[in-house]
Parts: sequence; C-alpha cells; structure tokens
Amino acid sequence: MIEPVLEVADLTGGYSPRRPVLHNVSFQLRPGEMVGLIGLNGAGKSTTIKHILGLMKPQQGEVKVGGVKLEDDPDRYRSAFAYVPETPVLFDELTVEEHLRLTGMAYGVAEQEFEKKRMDLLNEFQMNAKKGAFAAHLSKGMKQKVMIMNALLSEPPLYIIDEPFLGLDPLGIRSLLERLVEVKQNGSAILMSSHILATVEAYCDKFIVMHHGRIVASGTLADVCEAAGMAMRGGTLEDAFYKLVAGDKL
Ligand SMILES: Nc1ncnc2c1ncn2[C@@H]1O[C@H](COP(=O)(O)OP(=O)(O)OP(=O)(O)O)[C@@H](O)[C@H]1O
Repeated sequence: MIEPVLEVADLTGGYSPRRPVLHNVSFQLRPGEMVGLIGLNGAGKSTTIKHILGLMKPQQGEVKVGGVKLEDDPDRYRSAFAYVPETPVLFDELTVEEHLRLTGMAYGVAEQEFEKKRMDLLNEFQMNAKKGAFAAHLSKGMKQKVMIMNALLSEPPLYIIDEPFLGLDPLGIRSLLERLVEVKQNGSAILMSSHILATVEAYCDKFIVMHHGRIVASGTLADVCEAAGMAMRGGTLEDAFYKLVAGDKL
C-alpha cells in the first residue's frame, strides 16, 4: 500500500475552542491523486486548509504530511508541500523573475534545471513580457500566475491550491490544468478547493464534499453520487452536490 502524502485524521478544530468549525474531518491523499475539496461558502474548506498548512492547531485529531506531524519535523513537513492561496502574496519590490529565482534557491533547484523551468513556465503562462515587472505592477491574475509558477517550480510531493480559477484568464486556466495533470502523472498529489464544479469533476480523481464543517461525502464520483442517493450512471458532481447540501437551511 502506498503511503499517503497527506493524512487528516479525526480533525476537530477552528478559531475558538468552545465553537469548533471542523468536526471529525478525516481524509487521505495518495501520490498521483488530484482531489477536489468542495462545499458552500463557510463550509470549512479554508479552515481545513489552514490546519494542513499548520497555521491552526487541531483541537482533536492530527494532520500528517509526508508521514510526519508539523511538531515532529517542521522542516520536512513544510518542504513537502506548496500552497497557492486564493489571494496572491508577493513581494511588491521584487520582479517576476526574482520571485522565481528566490523559490529556485529556497528549494535548491540546480542552475541549469532552473533556467529551463523558468523559461518553460514564463512561456506557458504568457508571462515572458512581464518577467522584469515588479509584483506591485502586475494585474491580479498575473500575480496569481506568479504564485502558481513558484509552486510548480518547487515540484513538491503535495500541492494545496485554493480556488485557482477565478482570477485567471482562459489561457491561464488551461495552462494550469495541463500542468496539474502532468505533476499528477509524475506522482505528486493535489488538493484543490474550488466552486467551479464542472472543472473539478473533469479533472479530479476524487472529491471531498464538506457541509457545516463535516465531510458529508467523499471518494470517486460514483461514491459521491451514491452518498447523495443518486443512481451512479449519468450523475454529475453538481447534481450530487446539490442533493447533499440543499434541503438543509442554507
Ligand atoms: N478568522 C475567523 N475567525 C472566526 N471564524 C472564522 C474565521 N474564518 C472563518 N470563520 C468561520 O469558519 C466557518 C468556515 O469558514 P471557511 O472560511 O473555512 O469556509 P470556506 O468553506 O472556505 O468558505 P468559502 O467558500 O466562502 O471560502 C464559517 O462559519 C466562518 O464564519
């Protein structure tokens, strides 16, 4: 059995000990899996991600990345994943290329390999003309592309990507999806949170449906359809999602 890259076990957590937001959340990601994390606004997706990033401490349960907990080996834990946040965080006074170089250095990418990766990424994400621009002078989508290029440059075993499609133009979305398929084929795992269910359905192998801080369905599309009480044949993720979370007071 291949070891999971990410293991969330019986996680209960949130912003105040008296009122947890997440309740007994458990799931695993194995190498080569792309998993879609879906749920309505406030379902608990970002809070789950914050626990995985180590920004919040579990009130109960644990999170392991690459087989270790954050407190056991912080360096190993943190170097095993790249995170692409919904809102880009960049250094205003560094250029696009300087961001890439900084990431290359932080992850110890060899010079020759770095040059090739840098050129490929700048071309694929239509950022060549902007490579010398300061981050402060980029559009929102361009800033997001820099975050994505940084993550792809570091080639970690685990990618955590929060709502990547909203700021990107159609070419950017296509480049990102093509790259994600490639990194997945090379054995990385991807946890992607998104509201764009058709894209999630088309690209992810498995799904985690969250509702009010709990997982209400998980697994393949067939598993999610079954949990929603639907016939497996022909059911879409959106139909299953609607059945799982509607009916409830929204
Ligand atoms: N900083 C915070 N302090 C207190 N409560 C918070 C904080 N951030 C989020 N929450 C609460 O935690 C719950 C889950 O929110 P979370 O941000 O995880 O949802 P989400 O699924 O990521 O939603 P969205 O799709 O809107 O991004 C919500 O009830 C929200 O009000």
